[in-house]
Amino acid sequence: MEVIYVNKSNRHTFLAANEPSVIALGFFDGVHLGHQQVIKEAKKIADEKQLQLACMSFFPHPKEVLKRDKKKIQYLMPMIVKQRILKSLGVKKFYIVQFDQDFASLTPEQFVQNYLLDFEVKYAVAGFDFNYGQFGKGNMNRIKEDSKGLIEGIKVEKVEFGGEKISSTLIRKLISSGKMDIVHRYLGEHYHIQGKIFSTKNSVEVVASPYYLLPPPGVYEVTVSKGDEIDNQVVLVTQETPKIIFSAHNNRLLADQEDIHIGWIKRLSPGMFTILEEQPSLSQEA
Ligand SMILES: Cc1cc2nc3c(=O)[nH]c(=O)nc-3n(C[C@H](O)[C@H](O)[C@H](O)COP(=O)(O)O)c2cc1C
Ligand SMILES: Nc1ncnc2c1ncn2[C@@H]1O[C@H](COP(=O)(O)OP(=O)(O)OP(=O)(O)O)[C@@H](O)[C@H]1O
Repeated sequence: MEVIYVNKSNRHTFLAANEPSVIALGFFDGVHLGHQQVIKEAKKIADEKQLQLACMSFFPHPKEVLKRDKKKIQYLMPMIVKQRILKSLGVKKFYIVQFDQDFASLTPEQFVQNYLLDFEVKYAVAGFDFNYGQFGKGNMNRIKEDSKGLIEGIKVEKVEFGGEKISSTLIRKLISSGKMDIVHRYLGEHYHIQGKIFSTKNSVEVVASPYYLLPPPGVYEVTVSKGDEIDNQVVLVTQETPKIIFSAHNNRLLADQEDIHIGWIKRLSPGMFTILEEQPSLSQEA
């Protein structure tokens, strides 16, 4: 998969290399089940029409640029992980467009001309609530008109769970309140983060890669994995930093400086030590 960072100054340099494509549009933080439906639909059309499958996302998140309070979004994953997942879903070209005030001020017609038609897009696929152009005025019902009939817009219906729209915002809220045991119903799998192990004689800690939202302090059941190796563990997330501390030290997956994945299964306790003290592995260490 080719990854292309686009902004208003370099936009023209990519135009000659573009080929007719089907494009999936949106931010796609977490690539949850709603997002996967959008990409699947785009892939189906790309396969049928024998066109390239592309995806266009934006950075930073439009809400970080447009919201008056400019609150930082706590992302569910770094861009590099999003790229890996999109590639696994069959995306061949991934455009990441710089989202700034100038870009946000493009009219819907300008966005469609400069970023879709000029990029040889033939079919645009997005969810029922995707908006584009100044004030978010453009939507999937008018993309054909905005492209003078040259782009077919495909609107994906709402993917829900329990009567609620699956969204990155909802998943962030679930993680922030420690509801790790239900996140997979929205995400399609348990929430995962990547990090590096820092191991000393007395403690094993993980420092998460930047751009991951971490669950709140408490004790959690997790999986730890590296390549095909996977193990169940109990960790403590502390308030400060926040740090992730393992209860078991004697595991080869937890060797110093190893890069590992943590899958968050369930919060066992919001308290700090109540459950950890009952873990045999920890009492042996003590
Ligand atoms: C060219 C362009 C301009 C936009 N301008 C605005 C805007 O002025 N106001 C707004 O609320 N959203 C604007 N949006 C953001 C969209 O509402 C939406 O948040 C964004 O495209 C990400 O879509 P998603 O959250 O559905 O993935 C704009 C989007 C695009 C592509
Ligand atoms: N539940 C859903 N059902 C169908 N389409 C969806 C769903 N969630 C998102 N989409 C579509 O996926 C693309 C990416 O969406 P976006 O990144 O805005 O997701 P989101 O989960 O709504 O994000 P946020 O909660 O941060 O606003 C857009 O085209 C959007 O319309």
